[in-house]
Amino acid sequence: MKAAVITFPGSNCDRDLAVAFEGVGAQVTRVWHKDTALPAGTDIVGIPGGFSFGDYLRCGAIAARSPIARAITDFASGGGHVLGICNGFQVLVEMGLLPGALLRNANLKYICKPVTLRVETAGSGFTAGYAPGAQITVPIAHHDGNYTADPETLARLQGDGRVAFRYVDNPNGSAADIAGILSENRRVLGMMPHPERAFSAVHGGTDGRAMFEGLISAFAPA
Ligand SMILES: NC(=O)CC[C@H](N)C(=O)O
Repeated sequence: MKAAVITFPGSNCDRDLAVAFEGVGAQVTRVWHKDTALPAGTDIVGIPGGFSFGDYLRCGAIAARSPIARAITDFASGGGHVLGICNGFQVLVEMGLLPGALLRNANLKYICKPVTLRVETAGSGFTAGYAPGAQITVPIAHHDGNYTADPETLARLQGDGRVAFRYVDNPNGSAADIAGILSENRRVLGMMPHPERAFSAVHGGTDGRAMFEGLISAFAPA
């Protein structure tokens, strides 16, 4: 599996994401936001967490208009896999690759702690490594993680099984306890929690690792 990990000014989880991909055997290329093309043969694009462009004007809004964004949109339109974590989820929403918006946390505070998630579907490359219904512990670290969408969109996401993860104890006010959602073709995932920060025992937990292992299996030659 060839992964391209994007870096914006203010990204701070790009290295962690690259290390997680490499930890399951992926070949990783780091891509700067001013690049206009993805490396040839890219299987998956990783958009990392952080504070791209200082979170001005809205989290992810400026990154979504950076030169690499068009290449990522084309890649996704062609059926490519894209994983957006935390600020990466915010970027994907701002790019229009996922529906809805991420508002300020309901308590208006930055929240940084491990949370329990329920895996809502195993029906994607990202979640194939989990049993549906499994509860996993993954850290969150955000001030704008309060997912919202209009009622029709929420109904569609839930009806089509596109909610990938839900919070067991909703920390931020997200509609329907949503922690992560899939695109219609299930190849774009945005999630606020950080699976790359629950990858090895030194992180205090390894529940995020199955996401990267599931992806590797999805790209394994049949
Ligand atoms: N860890 C992150 O990616 C932070 C995301 C975003 N800047 C927020 O605080 O909401």
